[in-house]
Amino acid sequence: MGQAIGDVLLKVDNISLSFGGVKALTNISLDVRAHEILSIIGPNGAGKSSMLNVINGVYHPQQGSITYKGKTRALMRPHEAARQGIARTFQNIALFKGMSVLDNIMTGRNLKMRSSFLSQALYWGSAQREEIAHRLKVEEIIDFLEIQPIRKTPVGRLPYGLQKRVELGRALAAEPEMLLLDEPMAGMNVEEKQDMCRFILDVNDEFGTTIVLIEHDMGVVMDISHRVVVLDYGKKIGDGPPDKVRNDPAVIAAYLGTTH
Ligand SMILES: Nc1ncnc2c1ncn2[C@@H]1O[C@H](COP(=O)(O)OP(=O)(O)OP(=O)(O)O)[C@@H](O)[C@H]1O
Repeated sequence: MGQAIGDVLLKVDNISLSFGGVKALTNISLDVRAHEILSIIGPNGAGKSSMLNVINGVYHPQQGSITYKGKTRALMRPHEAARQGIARTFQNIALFKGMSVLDNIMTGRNLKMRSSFLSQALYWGSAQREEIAHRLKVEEIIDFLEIQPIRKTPVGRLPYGLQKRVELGRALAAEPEMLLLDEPMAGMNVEEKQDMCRFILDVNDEFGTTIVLIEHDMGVVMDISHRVVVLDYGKKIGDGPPDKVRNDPAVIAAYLGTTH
C-alpha cells in the first residue's frame, strides 16, 4: 500500500457521550495516524456513527477531548472541522438530487472559494480566474472517479452505487486531509463494492488522505484497513491490525451475539 503511515493526526481521549439515559460512547480513546485507513466496526447501535459525529463536531461529548494536528479541543462545530481539513460522507446519501454530478461536486469547493459576491463584482478578473481553478479541480476529481460520461446527469437519475461515488467526489473536492466515510458500501452490489474499495485505496495512495470509515462488510474491512477499532455497546473492545482483530475472542463473541 501507498504512502507510509505517519505520526498521530487525530487523538481521541476518554470520550463519553450520552443521550439522556443512553450511553452512546463510554471512555473511548483512539489514535488515527496520518495516511492510515482505519475502520470502525461493531454491531448495530455500538456507537460507530456517534464516534464519527464527535470527530467532525456534530455531537459534543460530555467528557473527553479531541486533538487534531496537535490542537486539543473539547468542542468544535462541523464547519470548523471542515475548515481544518476533515471531510465526511453520510450513511444516507446527502446530495442535491436535481443537480448535475458536476454541480454537486462543485458544492464541495465552497470552503475553498474566497471571493464573495462583492469581490466578484469589484475584481471580476480574479474571481473568474478562481472559478476556473475550481472547475479544473472538479474535473480532475471527475476523471479520477471515472465518471466523465455522467458529469451532466442529475444525480437523482443515477443508480445508487454511482450516487455514492459522487458523494465521495464532493468530499474529495474539499481536498481533505482526513476523510470520514459512514458506510460507503452500504446497499451496494459486489461490483459496486469492488469499485468503491479501489477508489478508497487510490485516494489514500495518491493523495495520502487519512481515512476513517465505518463498514459492516467484514471482507471489505479486512481487505482495505491498516487498522481496525471495534466498538460494542459504546465501549472499545478491540484495536489493532485486521489479522489480530479478526482472531480476538472478545470481538468474535460480540459478533456471534448479533446478526452481523
Ligand atoms: N441523536 C441521537 N439521539 C438519541 N440517541 C442517539 C442519537 N444518536 C445515537 N443514539 C443512540 O446511541 C447509540 C449508538 O448509536 P450509533 O448510531 O452511534 O451506533 P452505530 O454503531 O452507528 O449503529 P448502526 O450500525 O446501526 O448505524 C444507540 O443506542 C443510538 O440509539
